Amino acid sequence: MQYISTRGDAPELGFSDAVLTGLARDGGLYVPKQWPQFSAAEIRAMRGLAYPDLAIRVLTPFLGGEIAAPVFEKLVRGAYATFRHDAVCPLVQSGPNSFILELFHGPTLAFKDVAMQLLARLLDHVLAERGQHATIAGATSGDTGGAAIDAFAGRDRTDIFILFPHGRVSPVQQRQMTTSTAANVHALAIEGNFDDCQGLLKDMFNDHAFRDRVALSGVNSINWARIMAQIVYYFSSALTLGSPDRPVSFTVPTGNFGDIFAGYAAKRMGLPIDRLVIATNDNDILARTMASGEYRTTGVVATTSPSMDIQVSSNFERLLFESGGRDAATVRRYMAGLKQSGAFTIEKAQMQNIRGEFSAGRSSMAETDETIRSTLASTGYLLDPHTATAVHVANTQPKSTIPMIVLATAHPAKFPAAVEKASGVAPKLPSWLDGMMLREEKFTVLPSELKMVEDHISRRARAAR
Ligand SMILES: Cc1ncc(COP(=O)(O)O)c(C=O)c1O
Ligand SMILES: N[C@@H](CCOP(=O)(O)O)C(=O)O
Repeated sequence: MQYISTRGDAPELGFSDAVLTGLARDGGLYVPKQWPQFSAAEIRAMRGLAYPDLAIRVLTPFLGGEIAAPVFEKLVRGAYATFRHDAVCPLVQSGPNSFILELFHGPTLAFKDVAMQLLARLLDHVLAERGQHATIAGATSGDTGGAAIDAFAGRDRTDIFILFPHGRVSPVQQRQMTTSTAANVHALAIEGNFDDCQGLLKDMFNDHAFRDRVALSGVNSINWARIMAQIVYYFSSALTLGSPDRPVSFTVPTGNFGDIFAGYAAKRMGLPIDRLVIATNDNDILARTMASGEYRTTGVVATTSPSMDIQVSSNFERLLFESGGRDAATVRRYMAGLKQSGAFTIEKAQMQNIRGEFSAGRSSMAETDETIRSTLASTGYLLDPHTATAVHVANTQPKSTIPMIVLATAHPAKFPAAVEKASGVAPKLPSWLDGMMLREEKFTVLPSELKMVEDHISRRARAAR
């Protein structure tokens, strides 16, 4: 299995190099050269597998034989042993034909743990085999940072630098990033919003001298392994509901488009998925794009679902590549438009392809609050604000006999103030996180300036030459 860039101008890479590289050197994102295929019979044979066994079955074709089967098995089992639920990602029925896929039973209570726990082990393995060290950089609107720090803390082949928007993450999210005592962890509070952090990250990758000097690697969903690991729970939940003999639909709270792109990948691999519904908060660029065909950035507004406060949705590029017949020149044209004027218009036929698979909807903060309140009142289930945006959007989709699975991407206790305001109930952190809110914080505040951030990293990264 080889990996190619969405911009068509970077070397094709094998699995290990694609994982180490993160962003392609032409600024594009890596995707598999072909989508692995599972027949209906092969999918049927996956029924009843425990989550780690399913992960091994679904993910092995992506490795291209580069990681020996017993090694990969050990990495996968280690990753999912960190989860506090036997099913890893349990499916809960929430209505006659609706379900909630709980993705928050990992160490930091967010869906990011599902991929990050595996990615950290994969990177460690590849670096150890090569006798190399790497500098990991990541941008976060709140959850990726904590999950990455948990997964990489104390690993001696990597230093990790996480850029988060100063003052714009929840207090729990912030503590998950700033209270690590591991010497290889560096939390950087950037004076800006998430798009500024992600912009800095992409600029660091596009500064080839810096990138090579510090052996830069990325753990955001620009890294193919992040998307890859997330494909598994689309399979696990669909299998529980009778796949491949019954199609299912998914509604996904969306920001950077990584999670829902994993659903699209599952569909390309043969999983019968009917609709993939994009749920946005007030930062509704994707819902507007679906309606108008024009991708136009506006300012980011702060909401009660801060992890989705994103305007430049980086994995949308992967969908543009796929839905346009893998035409890298068109992707390059769109991305140039985005850089120059903050906007581009998607070709009509391509937009039709996208609308053939995806729907979209938006949930305002008031609608999200009301969904948290009414869901608690009617079912006793407490939603986090991100999941609530998706429940609201799922409820506004046309009625269908096809089961709808909503992805629950975070535990409500990560956002206690917003949840209490909406529902009157203050969710408690699980006992293993007791004390975190009282621990001393360690972070550095930096302006949103590339040179200052690069200098800061260069001085501290052990891989710097
Ligand atoms: C809790 C939560 N929900 C939803 C999202 C959006 O996911 P994605 O960026 O993969 O679209 C994020 C951040 O990524 C998140 O942290
Ligand atoms: N919502 C994310 C933003 C970064 O997304 P990623 O999936 O590309 O890492 C976050 O919580 O940080």
